[in-house]
Amino acid sequence: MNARGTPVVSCRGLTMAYGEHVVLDQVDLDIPRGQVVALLGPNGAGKTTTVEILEGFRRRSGGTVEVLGVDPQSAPEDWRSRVGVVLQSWRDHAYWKVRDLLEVMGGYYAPFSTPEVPRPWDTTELLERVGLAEHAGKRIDRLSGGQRRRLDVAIGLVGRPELLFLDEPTTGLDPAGRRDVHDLLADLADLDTTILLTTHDLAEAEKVADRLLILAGGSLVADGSPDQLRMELSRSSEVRLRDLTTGQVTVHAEPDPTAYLTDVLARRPGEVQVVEVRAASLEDVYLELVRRAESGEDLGPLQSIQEVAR
Ligand SMILES: Nc1ncnc2c1ncn2[C@@H]1O[C@H](COP(=O)(O)OP(=O)(O)OP(=O)(O)O)[C@@H](O)[C@H]1O
Repeated sequence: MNARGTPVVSCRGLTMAYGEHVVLDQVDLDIPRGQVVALLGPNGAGKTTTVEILEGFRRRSGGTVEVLGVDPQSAPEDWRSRVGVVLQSWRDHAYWKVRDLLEVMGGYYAPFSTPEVPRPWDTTELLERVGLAEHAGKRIDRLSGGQRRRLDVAIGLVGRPELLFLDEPTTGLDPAGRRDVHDLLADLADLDTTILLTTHDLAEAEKVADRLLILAGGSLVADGSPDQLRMELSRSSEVRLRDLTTGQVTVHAEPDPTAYLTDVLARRPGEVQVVEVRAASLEDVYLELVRRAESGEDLGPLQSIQEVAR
């Protein structure tokens, strides 16, 4: 068992190359116990690769990795019982009933039960916990998208893992289903289970995670709470101006919007209208970081002036 304070995940110089293609380049990462971490990044950034290495499903090219104090590449069987993985929906089991599937899956964990961590989770209790008690007798193919995703999470939790990997938990769900899953993740906050989720959805990451990691160009280009990222990385405000002659709106990222507007309005009196001035959003920060990482630019503070015609 990991002592409190010891990282649940620890990577040093984690490197992964597929042939000549370096996907992860010397990544260092520590995740403490109990944290909910969202791993973000554009398509092909290496999120799945990272998670599969941590899960022990993929061999890395270099660096050291410890998950729950063990190298996942050579982890013993009982280590696997301490790690939960939520992949795609259990569509293959469409005709199974919810409770039956959880009981069968839970059975695999029984040999790894300890006095401190009784395994598996009692099915009735787990159904309550994930909000599926009313649907225990339903066939899986009769569940809504959100309920099905709740079941996926229940399957990931049935062995009472210390660390849970969640792969794109809300992909394909409608807004109600997404809210359902977000509520479930918030409800699980007191479990002391460390969660690493991958997502493409920044708003989702912001809502459910304590910490965001942005992977781009082989490196972690940002790491912090949503508020920290907004404050530390985005020292600029977004200024929208309309050209009164052409009607075109331009967007400018400005470290000092007051000075910028004073200057523009003095230089172009009566020619431009200020449409909006606002703090750059997390999405602006994310897009700018990814753009810079992918074009090999310096990843200093986001203070550059960017003009985007709209
Ligand atoms: N088995 C493999 N052999 C060769 N290249 C691979 C293999 N698996 C992944 N890649 C490549 O490694 C890069 C990272 O892929 P990965 O699936 O980890 O990215 P991702 O961030 O999860 O992407 P997405 O958001 O699209 O799911 C991609 O360029 C992908 O084509």
